[in-house]
Amino acid sequence: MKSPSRSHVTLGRRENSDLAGDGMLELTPEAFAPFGRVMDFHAQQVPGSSAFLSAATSFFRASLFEPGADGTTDLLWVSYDRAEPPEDFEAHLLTEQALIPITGTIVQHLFRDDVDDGTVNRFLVRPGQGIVMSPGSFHTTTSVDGEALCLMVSRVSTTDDLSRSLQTGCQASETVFAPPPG
Ligand SMILES: NC(=O)N[C@@H](O)C(=O)O
Repeated sequence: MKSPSRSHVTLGRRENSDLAGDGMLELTPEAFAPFGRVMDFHAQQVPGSSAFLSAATSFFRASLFEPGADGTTDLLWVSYDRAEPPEDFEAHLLTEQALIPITGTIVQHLFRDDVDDGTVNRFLVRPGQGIVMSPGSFHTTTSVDGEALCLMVSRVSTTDDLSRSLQTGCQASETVFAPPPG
């Protein structure tokens, strides 16, 4: 299969909204499956042994989370205020990483070397939704309309390693960086 150009993105089911543009994929468990799992407040609101639903208050599982062997789960506030993705995407080697927009919609750009020749997929993720990316999923994030504040779930050692790398320029050991193929 011809390796896709950098701007090549798969065309999937279009969002029924004015936010979706060319190449945006609707965030569904099926479409996102090569990269991880989807959390969706409305779609996941179903009765079950780990749920309680009432008019006044409800709780139900959004996802489990795996920080990797001997990993400690890390909760981070993250903000994105950029309309264009950077040259390099990043992939975390040891841990899943969850991203939940709180204010503002984000676009999550992803590729995997072992999926569709590294074709970049772009998903709109709105407040009330979230994603859990599997280790090795190259990703970067842009915001749709100014700053978007998000909650991120990661691994303490990966956060510390990435922070050190970004601050000092030293090579990260738990994160790799690469541009989309082609
Ligand atoms: N903290 C951290 O890992 N951030 C990046 O992965 C990112 O995608 O923003």
